Amino acid sequence: MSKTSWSAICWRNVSLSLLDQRRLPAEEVWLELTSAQDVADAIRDMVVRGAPAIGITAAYGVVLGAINQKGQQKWYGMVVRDIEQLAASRPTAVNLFWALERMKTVLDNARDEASPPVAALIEEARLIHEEDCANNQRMSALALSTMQHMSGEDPFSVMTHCNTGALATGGHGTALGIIKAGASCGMIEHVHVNETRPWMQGARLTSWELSRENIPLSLNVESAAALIMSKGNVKWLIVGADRIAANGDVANKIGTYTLAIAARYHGVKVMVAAPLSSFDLTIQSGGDIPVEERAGEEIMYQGNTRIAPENINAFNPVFDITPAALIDVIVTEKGVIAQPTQDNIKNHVRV
Ligand SMILES: CSC[C@H]1O[C@H](OP(=O)(O)O)[C@H](O)[C@@H]1O
Repeated sequence: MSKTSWSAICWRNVSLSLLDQRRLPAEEVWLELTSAQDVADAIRDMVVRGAPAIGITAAYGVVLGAINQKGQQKWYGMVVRDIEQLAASRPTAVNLFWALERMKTVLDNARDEASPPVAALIEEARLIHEEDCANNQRMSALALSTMQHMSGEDPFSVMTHCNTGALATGGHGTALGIIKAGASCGMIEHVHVNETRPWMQGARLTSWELSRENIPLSLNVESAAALIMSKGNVKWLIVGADRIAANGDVANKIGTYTLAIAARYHGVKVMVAAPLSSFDLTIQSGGDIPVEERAGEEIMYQGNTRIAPENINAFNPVFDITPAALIDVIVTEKGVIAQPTQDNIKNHVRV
């Protein structure tokens, strides 16, 4: 894979290949998937993760479902069931449902045909993938001009959480795409990478993406984040989003809320980078966003080593909600929302 523009999602004629993100950074292993069920399992098991990447992958999952129904009389009902299985794979990232809705529209337009519209579905999935890459590039340009305006000419450090790079999107990245762009133009001189327990997206994935591009970074446990911010050279906390409510509240990786509180206390500005497909205006505020809880075992092991006693309870929410009041800017492919509110969100998102 080239170091700057690449994707962990590859459509190969009639099958889908995914870079298994559970094996990174130690191994680069590609899995080949040939059914919608394979794709639903891969999303649930976090072979692929990251809000936009989940949506793009699910779109290709619908294509696989249609291919497997070629020549079947009841193809429509079977592919609709595939869509339902894909939708049930993870609950928080609204990009998943947004992408599936686009694929369902293509399916419905051919509902009375003798066979599924495979070519049209491939075209729509590729469009979703390519649009995401283009959106990321536009987001980076808008974010850099915003940071230059708000933080001046001197190079500065930033902090990021989880992974929002090429691995989490169709390529380049949202928040990490901005950071890569900022580093390449000399605006950003150092990146503080939160390890992001329990799945370690920061330690395993963001560090891997940044080090491949020789971008200066230091890895830290989240517990050190406020101390780092207190030193004064971090100007921005730049993170992604899995779902943004109508009032600007943001669902993102667990720990984002804590970081935003520390950032506000230490005068660090908070930037959320997300495509328009991450907004969900049907949800009024963050409290109504479904927050995924995963198995307690995920926090009781480090690798294969158990780090907690048997037979204890665990609480493992993998997202939290950052109130709009703690967010300085939201950057999308369309522009920048300063001090997000119900009104400026509505004006920004409307077609
Ligand atoms: C570019 S959005 C990435 C978004 O997804 C991550 O969650 P997960 O790794 O569990 O899919 C995290 O919330 C990131 O901000």
